[in-house]
Amino acid sequence: MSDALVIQDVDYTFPGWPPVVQGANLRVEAGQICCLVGRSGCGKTTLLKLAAGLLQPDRGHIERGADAGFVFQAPTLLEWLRVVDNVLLPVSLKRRVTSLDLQRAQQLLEQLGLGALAQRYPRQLSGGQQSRVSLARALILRPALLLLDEPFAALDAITREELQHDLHELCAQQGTTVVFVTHDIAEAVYLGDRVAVVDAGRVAQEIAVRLPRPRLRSSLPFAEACTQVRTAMHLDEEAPA
Ligand SMILES: Nc1ncnc2c1ncn2[C@@H]1O[C@H](COP(=O)(O)OP(=O)(O)OP(=O)(O)O)[C@@H](O)[C@H]1O
Repeated sequence: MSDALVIQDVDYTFPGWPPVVQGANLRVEAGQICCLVGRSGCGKTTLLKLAAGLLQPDRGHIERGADAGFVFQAPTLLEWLRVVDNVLLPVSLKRRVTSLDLQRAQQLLEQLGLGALAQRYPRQLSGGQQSRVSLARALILRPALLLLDEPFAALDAITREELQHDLHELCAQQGTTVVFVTHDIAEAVYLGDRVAVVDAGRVAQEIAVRLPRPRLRSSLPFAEACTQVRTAMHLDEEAPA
């Protein structure tokens, strides 16, 4: 398998501040889902921005294909565009929208359970529906690599689980490689082929999740995989006396 993303010996410092990313290494195979977990402030978002090319490393190098899609925590839809036109925005920024593009947008919306809402405006949608539109927009150009920064963090637990399922289905269908930043260990274990634990600006440990799909959150192997990640994050260690 070839790698869709390679981060090699990367350092990054925001000018005037202590280093944020130090000696980071990560390889993500094409078609795999890699989840980044770690304590608040450990550098997950900065690593994702480096992977996206939104920040340039001070040292080391990053390889990825030209076509990456992004989904950030807030859905960032344009209020004055209908749902379908929000989905088509990445296309219309590049070229004239064709009837094939329209068909594809409608198909993505249907796969995400929003087929009937294509003509609504973002303010007429729930938070979960807005997140789905945001996901459809990120996938409309069929990017080889999708980078997501806690895209479901603001959603209730049930909607979040539904979206995790939908994201996996869509990406598996298209063979999309995914890097997904989350605070939620169960989300990382549900989605990830691998979970990378980030600590002090580098990938401290990588855990392969070899559970069959669809994954059962209530199963013992699922709980064991979560425990493995918690242990790698040193979450269950006793506080010093
Ligand atoms: N623009 C900036 N200028 C200076 N320091 C920054 C800037 N952005 C982030 N940092 C610092 O870099 C460190 C890593 O931030 P980052 O957002 O990558 O962490 P994170 O792991 O994604 O955190 P969280 O889980 O809380 O979102 C933090 O200490 C943060 O204060």
